Amino acid sequence: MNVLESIVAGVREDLAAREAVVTFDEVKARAAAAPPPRDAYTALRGTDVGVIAEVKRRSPSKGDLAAIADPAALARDYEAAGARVISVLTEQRRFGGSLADFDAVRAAVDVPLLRKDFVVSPYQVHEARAHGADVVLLIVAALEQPALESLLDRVESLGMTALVEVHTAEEADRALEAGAKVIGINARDLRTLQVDRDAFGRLAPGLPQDVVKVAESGVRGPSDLMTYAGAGADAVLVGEGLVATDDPKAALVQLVTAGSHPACPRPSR
Ligand SMILES: O=C(O)c1ccccc1NCC(=O)[C@H](O)[C@H](O)COP(=O)(O)O
Repeated sequence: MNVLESIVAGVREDLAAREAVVTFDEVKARAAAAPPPRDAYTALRGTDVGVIAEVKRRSPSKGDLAAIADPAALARDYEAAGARVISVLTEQRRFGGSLADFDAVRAAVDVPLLRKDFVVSPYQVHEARAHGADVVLLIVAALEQPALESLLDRVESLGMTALVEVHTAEEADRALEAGAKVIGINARDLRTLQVDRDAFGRLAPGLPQDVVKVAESGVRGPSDLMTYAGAGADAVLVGEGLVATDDPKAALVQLVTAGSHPACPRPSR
């Protein structure tokens, strides 16, 4: 079993436990009663390069990253520093995240929120909406094509945005085939955990202009953002490069400033 398969196996077990407590019908009713989602597509498709700032406690590749005592306070700092979207990891076993973290962040900020998890079931999509998510991550490598397509339809039918994550050209083709409007190219291969920052530059030019392109993983400072911008990124998604610093807010201000600097290449439309 590779890393991704082992994470997904744990996610499925945890999901079965939640489904035994809150039925699918109940979670759908809660999603229907939630305030409407925010428009993350427009938020990400700015005239400069935006930042998705991640609340990330731990990771399979690095272990403990940060003791985040107050995720709401971190999210408020991210919002004040100019995050376009905030990503909250909700996977518990390998990332130390939770829906409680998500709720705390949702109550603290107004920017669109990404539920960052390993979504394999419609239940998780409605659950995300019920907790106020605006964006849901769909990882192509974790999903067969029919499941990817039906989950993407479900995310959009609830008015949310799907961030469809790829790492290879074949996965990018599958994302486009499914109708993805926002594609994240992850530098990290989730099967091996190897980080290849050149993946974005290889795959992004093959994506249509109207697809929002997000460069995920491996951003450690403004020069990485500028490199991704030069390769056509609309936005970068950053976890470790914020949470593992002494001052995540200051680190994010530096990235946001770089993304709007006149010397930073602009997304081409
Ligand atoms: O971060 C990991 O080690 C990881 C391992 C297996 C599956 C997913 C993983 N990370 C999820 C992400 O995509 C990152 O949290 C996100 O892109 C931010 O990456 P970084 O800025 O390098 O922390």
